[in-house]
Amino acid sequence: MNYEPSTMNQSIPKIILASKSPRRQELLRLMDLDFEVVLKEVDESYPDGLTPQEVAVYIARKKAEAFDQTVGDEVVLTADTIVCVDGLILGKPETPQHAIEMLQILSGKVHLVVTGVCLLYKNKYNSFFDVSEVFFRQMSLEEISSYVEQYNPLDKAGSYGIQERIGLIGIEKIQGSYTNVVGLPTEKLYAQLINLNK
Ligand SMILES: Cc1cn([C@H]2C[C@H](O)[C@@H](COP(=O)(O)OP(=O)(O)OP(=O)(O)O)O2)c(=O)[nH]c1=O
Repeated sequence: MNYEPSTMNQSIPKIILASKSPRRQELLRLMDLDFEVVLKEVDESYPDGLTPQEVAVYIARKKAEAFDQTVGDEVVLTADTIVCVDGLILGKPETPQHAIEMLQILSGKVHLVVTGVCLLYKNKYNSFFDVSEVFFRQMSLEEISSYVEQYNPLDKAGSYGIQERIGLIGIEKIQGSYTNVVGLPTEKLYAQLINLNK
């Protein structure tokens, strides 16, 4: 897949997006960036004792390290999104039942969504992250289970998509970047991309 860049983004190198997430692909498209998707298999485990921010950055960097080196003037972009509530890190649920349990934990609480990003450019790694706070109202078991049944959110950290029904009906407010919750902090990313050659 190849997308044409807008003239405004001409100083930004072509991006190799190493992510199967359709949301990340869509966000780059909406930013009018020139990118291509290249996927690599990566083990997403991480050592104990890291903070949520460190976990997201650690996994994003691991995803970038799957590329031994960059090609020419291209920049490899990887990311990892995790949800953290009451000191507990939630990744993707393993089963629909697990998804229901995660959403019950998030119901009526504030949680953090952390996205770690890694850019590999000219054989140098540049990592950063963003944190958003998401406020869920108390949701009924029926609201949660019908969402899980209909949307099967097994590909989403914390078992929900802010862009899907549960986000639209359950989230009172967020503090911080919306796109960070979807999977890529676009404003911070743009600031890094325009500075790559400086
Ligand atoms: C919290 C939240 C997460 N998500 C998504 C973003 C990520 O795609 C996913 C978290 O899993 P990630 O491991 O960050 O990403 P991924 O497995 O989808 O893609 P890849 O590893 O190839 O880059 O959850 C939403 O779409 N909406 C949300 O509200």
